[in-house]
Amino acid sequence: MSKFVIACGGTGGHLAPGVALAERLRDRGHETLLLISEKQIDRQLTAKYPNFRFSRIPGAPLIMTPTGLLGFALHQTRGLLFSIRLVRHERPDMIVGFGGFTTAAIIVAGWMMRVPVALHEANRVPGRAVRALARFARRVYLPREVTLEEVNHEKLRHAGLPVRQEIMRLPRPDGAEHFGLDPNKITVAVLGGSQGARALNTWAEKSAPLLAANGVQMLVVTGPGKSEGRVDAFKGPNGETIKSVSIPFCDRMAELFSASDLVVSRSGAGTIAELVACGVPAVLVPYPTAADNHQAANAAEFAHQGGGIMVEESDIDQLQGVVEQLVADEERRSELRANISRMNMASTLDLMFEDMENLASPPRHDSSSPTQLARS
Ligand SMILES: CC(=O)N[C@H]1[C@@H](OP(=O)(O)OP(=O)(O)OC[C@H]2O[C@@H](n3ccc(=O)[nH]c3=O)[C@H](O)[C@@H]2O)O[C@H](CO)[C@@H](O)[C@@H]1O
Repeated sequence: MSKFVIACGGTGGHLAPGVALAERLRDRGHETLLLISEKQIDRQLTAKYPNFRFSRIPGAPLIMTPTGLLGFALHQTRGLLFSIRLVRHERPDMIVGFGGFTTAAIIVAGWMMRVPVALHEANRVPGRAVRALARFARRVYLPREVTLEEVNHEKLRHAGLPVRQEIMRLPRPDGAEHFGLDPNKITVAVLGGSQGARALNTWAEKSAPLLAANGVQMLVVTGPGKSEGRVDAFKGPNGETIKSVSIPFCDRMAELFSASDLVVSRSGAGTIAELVACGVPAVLVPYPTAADNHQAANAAEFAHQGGGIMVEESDIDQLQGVVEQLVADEERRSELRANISRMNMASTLDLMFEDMENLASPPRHDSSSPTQLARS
């Protein structure tokens, strides 16, 4: 058994794969400690996992203003002192970082104290944290076909993003009924990543009565603090009532994906991995100011593999037409689902877990083994 520290806080897109990794490592008999941030999203997402150990590491995102830089430097220094104490006390066999601002201090502390360190990047354009920290890592896991100048091929492995065990396709009625929706009606879910997306919320508000007129119901996750949650009722094509349900945060994502015929979403790597795990086609609207436009690269790859369609936020007036076409065309949605089923990266994940185990506790060679004898 090995002990892993997993740095994964700050956004749902970092935290969810951290929890997913902890689940797999626990099933393989290892111990884990997850480092998260003070942010509200971390509190909300971790509430479901009382059986894991979490610790809050000091840290703040990098903001390019004089006070932002000062705050970042102070928090990172506190984070480094915290991390050195933590490594001394916990004595982990390995540290894994998912990027973001909770990763830097613990990765540097691990490197200073000779603990093997690995980084995982989920986006098709690697983030600043992973690029800057790659030199300290023994291993860097990147998405398929993505490379980095800073990572030589010995360090590099390609791997998908681990998805939490609960994220799987459930019977459609279980999903729909959880949200008070009709399982027999076509359902479009709208997601803005872990923080919500105002542009998509505004679109959903305008779109709900129009889709209802086509017999389509909506489920909108607005993002923490962006709404109180409500249920609206609209008239369907035959005068029937069609609901639009909106909630600020969803802690039952498997139910949401299982209830949905189509998802309209930001293109965070976590959401895309979950769409693939549950086999749901999507129209992706990348967050236009994401670092190095990485959400556009994520969405373009998903669309290229045939899982759905990308619509730039600057073309949001075309979104209604794209969604209406897809909800009306079951054959097209079925093609997209078939393409998605070919995207599953589960096998690369098993290799990644094994690789991490070997890094944490390198296999000892029995000196009398045939391999050893052959070399001597
Ligand atoms: C604005 C920004 O830069 N966002 C980044 C952030 O994404 P962000 O945190 O927005 O989102 P992702 O789409 O990657 O993942 C969201 C995660 O939160 C969960 N969830 C979300 C909403 C909710 O109500 N309940 C819930 O549980 C989802 O199931 C998923 O596991 O990290 C991702 C992974 O590095 C990046 O690809 C994104 O570009």
